[in-house]
Amino acid sequence: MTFSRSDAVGFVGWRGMVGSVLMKRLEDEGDFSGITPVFFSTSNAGGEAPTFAGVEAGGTLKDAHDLDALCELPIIVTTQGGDYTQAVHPELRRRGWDGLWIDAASTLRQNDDALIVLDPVNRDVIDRGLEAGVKDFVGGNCTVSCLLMGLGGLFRRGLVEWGTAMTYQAASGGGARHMREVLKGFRDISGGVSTELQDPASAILEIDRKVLELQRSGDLDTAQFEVPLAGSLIPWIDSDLGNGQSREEWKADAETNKILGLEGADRVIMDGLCVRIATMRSHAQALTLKLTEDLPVEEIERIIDEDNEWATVVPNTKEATARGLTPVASSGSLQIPVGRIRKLAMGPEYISAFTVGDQLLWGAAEPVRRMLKIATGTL
Ligand SMILES: NC(=O)C1=CN([C@@H]2O[C@H](COP(=O)(O)OP(=O)(O)OC[C@H]3O[C@@H](n4cnc5c(N)ncnc54)[C@H](OP(=O)(O)O)[C@@H]3O)[C@@H](O)[C@H]2O)C=CC1
Ligand SMILES: N[C@@H](CC(=O)OP(=O)(O)O)C(=O)O
Repeated sequence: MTFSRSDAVGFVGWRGMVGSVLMKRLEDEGDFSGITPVFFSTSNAGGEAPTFAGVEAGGTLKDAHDLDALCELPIIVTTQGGDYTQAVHPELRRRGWDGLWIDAASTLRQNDDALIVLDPVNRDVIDRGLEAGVKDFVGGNCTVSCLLMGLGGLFRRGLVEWGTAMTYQAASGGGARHMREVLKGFRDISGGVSTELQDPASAILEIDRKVLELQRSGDLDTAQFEVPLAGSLIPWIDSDLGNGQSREEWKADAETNKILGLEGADRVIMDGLCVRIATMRSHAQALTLKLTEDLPVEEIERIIDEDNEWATVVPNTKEATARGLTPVASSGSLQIPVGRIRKLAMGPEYISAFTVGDQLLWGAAEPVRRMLKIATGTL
């Protein structure tokens, strides 16, 4: 099956968080022009289809579980989530559907016949896959994709022997309701000490005691995160693999190597700890890398900066770091700042780095958007 710009493209999950960011990017880049979008819903089939700039689709939403309707499409783009992929994708393939499935969920990532897409880093792997008839293309884990967009130059040149990624992941990584819960938590906490806050002379330890009491009281809404995240953190993301590692931590090694197409002795060893923090958007990570060579810091910075148009080196100074290397600086931007690059005391091959990127853009929507363009021959 070959694909063209005029093909009908089914969109599932377009109103979710990743889906909304994807729709905005498609609008901003004029990507709706030339394709025929067909919008699906798991909750509102028959409802009015959305209108985006450049979309002429109109009509009504189709049922996202209607296999007959899905089978008619040459390309399906889904940002609906893993449960949906698990339920629908195998059924479509069982029916012999041989269209392109472009997905943001992790479900299919490690399948032998699926590729993880991050084209500024692995366009060669994607092109070879398309040529070989691969039909399932999946965006990578958000922290892994942001890491490789930032420091891909070092990895692609085989300069990394191993690395640890200690992450600081935003509430939005869990979805829209998680963001709301954190904001409500901050509101309730500050509301509980509003009188004391208005009085600059009030005792700070009394404020601290009251805040902690509320956080431990069970009165804060913790429906999404299970424990209060506002004013705290949770050093565990995704499921428990039973060996002390979280699934989010496992993805660092599994997905980095799959994206880069590294096997056997060529594999880079990656591990770390993944931590949820009470930021709204953008995932950050503190890295320790053991390089295969003792390279000058200036050379390391040059390799990172020149690898792609989005990786940007932030000078390792207090002021530049505080201004340019934060979730506040990176959110809403495709730029991936990389800073705190310096040699560590362990030896000349050991470096630190810190990177932060909008996980809804390069970590989710953007690789999927670009894969659609690659598939339709416009990138
Ligand atoms: N959030 C992130 O940072 C990242 C997410 N991903 C992956 O992307 C997939 C989708 O994640 P995400 O977008 O965060 O999920 P969301 O929960 O935001 O959206 C998923 C679906 O939930 C339904 N939904 C129910 N209530 C609402 C509501 N109030 N507003 C919007 N949608 C609602 C919608 O389906 P319907 O319209 O059919 O009812 C929507 O398509 C997941 O597989 C996730 O793992 C990957 C990388 C990063
Ligand atoms: N697990 C990420 C978001 C995500 O959806 O990742 P993945 O696509 O690998 O399941 C987070 O919570 O921040």
